[in-house]
Amino acid sequence: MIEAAGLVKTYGRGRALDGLTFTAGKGVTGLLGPNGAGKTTLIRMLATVLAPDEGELRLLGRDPAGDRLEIRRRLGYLPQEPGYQRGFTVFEFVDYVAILKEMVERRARHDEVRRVIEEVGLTSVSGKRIRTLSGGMRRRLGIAQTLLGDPELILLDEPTVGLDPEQRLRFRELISHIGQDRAVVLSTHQTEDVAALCNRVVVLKAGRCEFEGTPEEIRALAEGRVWFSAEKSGVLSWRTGDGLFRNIGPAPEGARLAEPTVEDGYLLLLGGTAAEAAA
Ligand SMILES: Nc1ncnc2c1ncn2[C@@H]1O[C@H](COP(=O)(O)OP(=O)(O)OP(=O)(O)O)[C@@H](O)[C@H]1O
Repeated sequence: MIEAAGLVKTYGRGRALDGLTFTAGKGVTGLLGPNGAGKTTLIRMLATVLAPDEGELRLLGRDPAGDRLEIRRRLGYLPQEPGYQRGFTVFEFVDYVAILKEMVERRARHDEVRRVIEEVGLTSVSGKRIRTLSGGMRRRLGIAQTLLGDPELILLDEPTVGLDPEQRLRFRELISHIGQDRAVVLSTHQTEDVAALCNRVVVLKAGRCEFEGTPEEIRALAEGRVWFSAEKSGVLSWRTGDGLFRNIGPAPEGARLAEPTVEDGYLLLLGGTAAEAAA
């Protein structure tokens, strides 16, 4: 569904994307990376909002330079700042997006609007104004509009920011459901979301692909490299609630091996070399 090779995007003197190569297919692909790594730039490029300065990009088997409209018809996009019209009701907002998506026939459009509202579980608040919704409901509304027209590719830019644990759980259910027969790409800072949801993960660092694989593969990078000890060791180390230090890197004296997480593997990828050198 997505084939990217050597993507470059330059803003002024800085390179937001610096030769990024990766692929993504059906299922849920998580884009992880520190602030400024290029996640939003990449998602906007996949949404055909931005064009690459260099590199090859194919979306849904097509070239976005020539087939932008056709690709747009087949994708759903939730930007980082969706810019809701807060005075609109849930129905009005989704209907408005449906009109922008060229759904001209009113009755069929309204059926489709009701369908996507139902799919994200917002039917009971369909007539409520957006300003009265909780943050979690607003996120689901954001997802609803991406589902209009049953697209094959769905792009979500940091969809889980600011959700409480219960909302996050419901959100995971929803995204894993919509990822069953489509390609979903979501950017996030939450390694727990990646571990719980994604069948693939792409780690961006300074505009390049640092890692591409499964969450299990990223977790396995930290196998045998996470330790509990009485003393702090290295940079990737913190004191846990029970007073022991949890260290990522080489074993400190008298240390006990700990079970690694996706986050440990991710931290090693991003800062492991520097941390180990300092340890
Ligand atoms: N419109 C712009 N003009 C100038 N620089 C930009 C623009 N958009 C992004 N950048 C720069 O490009 C780099 C990548 O930004 P981008 O927003 O893609 O990163 P990100 O991984 O999404 O970050 P975050 O996690 O903070 O959202 C950053 O250095 C950013 O400052």
